[in-house]
Amino acid sequence: MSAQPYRSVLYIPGSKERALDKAMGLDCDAIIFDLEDAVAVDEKINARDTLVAALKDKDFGNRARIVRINGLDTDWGRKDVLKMARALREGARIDAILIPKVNDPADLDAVGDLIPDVPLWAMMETSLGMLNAQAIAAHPRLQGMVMGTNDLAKELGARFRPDRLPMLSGLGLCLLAAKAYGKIIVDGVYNAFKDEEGLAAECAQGRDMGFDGKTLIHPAQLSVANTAFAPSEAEIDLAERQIAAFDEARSKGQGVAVVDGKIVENLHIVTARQVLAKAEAIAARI
Ligand SMILES: CC(C)(COP(=O)(O)OP(=O)(O)OC[C@H]1O[C@@H](n2cnc3c(N)ncnc32)[C@H](O)[C@@H]1OP(=O)(O)O)[C@@H](O)C(=O)NCCC(=O)NCCSC(=O)C[C@H](O)C(=O)O
Ligand SMILES: [Mg+2]
Repeated sequence: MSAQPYRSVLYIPGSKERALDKAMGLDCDAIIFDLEDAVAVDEKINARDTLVAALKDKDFGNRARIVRINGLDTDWGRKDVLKMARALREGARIDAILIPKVNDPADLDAVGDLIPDVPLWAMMETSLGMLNAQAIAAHPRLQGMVMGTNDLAKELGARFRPDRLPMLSGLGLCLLAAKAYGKIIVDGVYNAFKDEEGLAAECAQGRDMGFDGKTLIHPAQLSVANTAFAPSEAEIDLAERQIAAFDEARSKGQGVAVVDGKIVENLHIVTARQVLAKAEAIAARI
């Protein structure tokens, strides 16, 4: 579990000056500055310049700054990476490069060779990527995974359902891989950005599954995700009581405590401490 919060990860088209301005005041944990699907073909080249100027000149505070490039198999991908590498050398802050449609670790190597040092994130959105999730998660440069549920649905020929049944095997494979290697993993977008109830249900499902947060496409979605992926007051209270009860049990030479009629063992204390660390990290962000 990452202590640094990634509850709300907002896509912003790199071409949209107004949205880039607006982002400076939005309550999101991370921003994906997009050069890929949110940018029209005839805006691709200008978007790079607009984005680099924004990354150099605008104050995005402590929000994580992730740049999604076009794939290296497109006309723009290689120049996107080289432009970001140059921006970094010139002092722009870029926290990670997000690579679309990662199929295997070689896709990470190809980008990593062009831009040293900066962490890489992978869009998990192809069936081959799902099948290679373990090898992708194990890559030493990989810091995080982002589910691309639109592309995955397209490739599977799946229908969008409220329970996301057609997605669950892919989501689960990536979750297992990310957790096995201690990487951040963020759920896919909810397209109906005016449907708060539907978004809340999908966030609750993602949180229950173990995702660190949700990718979002519109500012109206931020508060739902921030609430869903933060520890609730009840979870914080329970974590504090579990730690206190376990400490007391240990002082009496016992290895197990009981809180609210349920056993508390060392492994529950690990989770309790993670809950408190996340709550503290969120409080420190504000
Ligand atoms: C979906 C949108 C096109 C809607 O835009 P718009 O019609 O402008 O919405 P509003 O008028 O309601 O906007 C109100 C104000 O909020 C600003 N705004 C809107 N969206 C964003 C944003 N994402 N970040 C920052 N600010 C935003 C507007 O500028 C308005 O500001 P103001 O005028 O000052 O009041 C639009 O929301 C949008 O373009 N969203 C992003 C779409 C996107 O990024 N798509 C690609 C990512 S999804 C994906 O590819 C996932 C994955 O790959 C997969 O396969 O699943
Ligand atoms: Mg996609």
